[in-house]
Amino acid sequence: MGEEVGFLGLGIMGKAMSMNLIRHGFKVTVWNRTLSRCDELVEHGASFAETPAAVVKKCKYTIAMLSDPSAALSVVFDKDGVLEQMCSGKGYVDMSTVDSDTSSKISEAITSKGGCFLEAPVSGSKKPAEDGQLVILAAGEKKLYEEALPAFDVMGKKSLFLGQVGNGAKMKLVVNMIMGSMLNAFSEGLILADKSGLNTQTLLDVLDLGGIANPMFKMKGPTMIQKSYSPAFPLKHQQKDMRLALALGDENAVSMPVAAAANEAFKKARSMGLGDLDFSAVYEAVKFPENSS
Ligand SMILES: NC(=O)C1=CN([C@@H]2O[C@H](COP(=O)(O)OP(=O)(O)OC[C@H]3O[C@@H](n4cnc5c(N)ncnc54)[C@H](OP(=O)(O)O)[C@@H]3O)[C@@H](O)[C@H]2O)C=CC1
Ligand SMILES: O=CCCC(=O)O
Repeated sequence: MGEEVGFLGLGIMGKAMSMNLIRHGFKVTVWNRTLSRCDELVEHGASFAETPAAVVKKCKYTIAMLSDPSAALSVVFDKDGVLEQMCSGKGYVDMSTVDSDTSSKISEAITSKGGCFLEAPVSGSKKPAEDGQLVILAAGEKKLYEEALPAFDVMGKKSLFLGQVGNGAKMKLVVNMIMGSMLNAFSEGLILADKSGLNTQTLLDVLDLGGIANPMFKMKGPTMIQKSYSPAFPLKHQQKDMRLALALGDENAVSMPVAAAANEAFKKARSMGLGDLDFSAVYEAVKFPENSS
């Protein structure tokens, strides 16, 4: 635990994950595009660096948790980016949810400089990130996986090593494709119950007693009924994941009409200005589809 760990990206997830590392005694150096977001972490004991390159220079390995493929690429390839200081003996662990092509591009660039690369997207949202209860879907350099395991053990309840680069990204997209489709079916069910004169809270109780009970319905149901969408998982990111999962379906000639319909609802929600709210706000797009532009 003596080595310095770098952390790039202090959004909803990155902040909670890096805070956990600090709490468990890791020495952490942070960077975020909007630099002021580093302040709270520094107050809790993190060091601060001005650029991704400066973080990598200081740290044995650096973790990133960024919004999407373009952010993940920019932090690595742009001026003052990760690549400028990557060299033999250093590692880069990208925990962002991206597609396997993006991950492979980053992997090739890191390894061409002599560094080690691991993708490690996560299942679990804001609360599991705060509680160190994420599920980590790692793939890439096994040696770096083993080196990062003490950090994964702090951030997550379970880490899986899935083999070659791309497998973690694909697994994450399949999981989120299923989750997005489920949330749409759940939204339709809530609306159908309400419009047909049933009590929606009673529907939640019935669902929770049966074979399709799950933590997502249990957690999101009550807040959806209250139209409360404080973001744990921003809707724009869920739509990004549906889009990337559908592209994976295209590549593999897998027909996914349910996921495609769910993606349309998330797109509609974005066009209604709901992208920064929690992904459960898709309920509003399912309820009022005519409100889209
Ligand atoms: N929230 C969740 O429940 C979960 C999210 N994920 C995935 O984790 C990743 C992060 O999610 P989350 O923390 O919720 O997202 P947020 O939107 O809260 O944070 C996004 C982070 O990416 C940074 N960023 C965005 N664009 C750029 C850019 N061009 N260059 C540099 N930095 C950039 C932001 O910096 P800035 O502060 O400057 O905007 C911020 O640090 C996403 O890939 C998401 O899909 C995975 C599991 C759960
Ligand atoms: O990518 C976000 C996943 C959210 C969750 O697993 O609850």
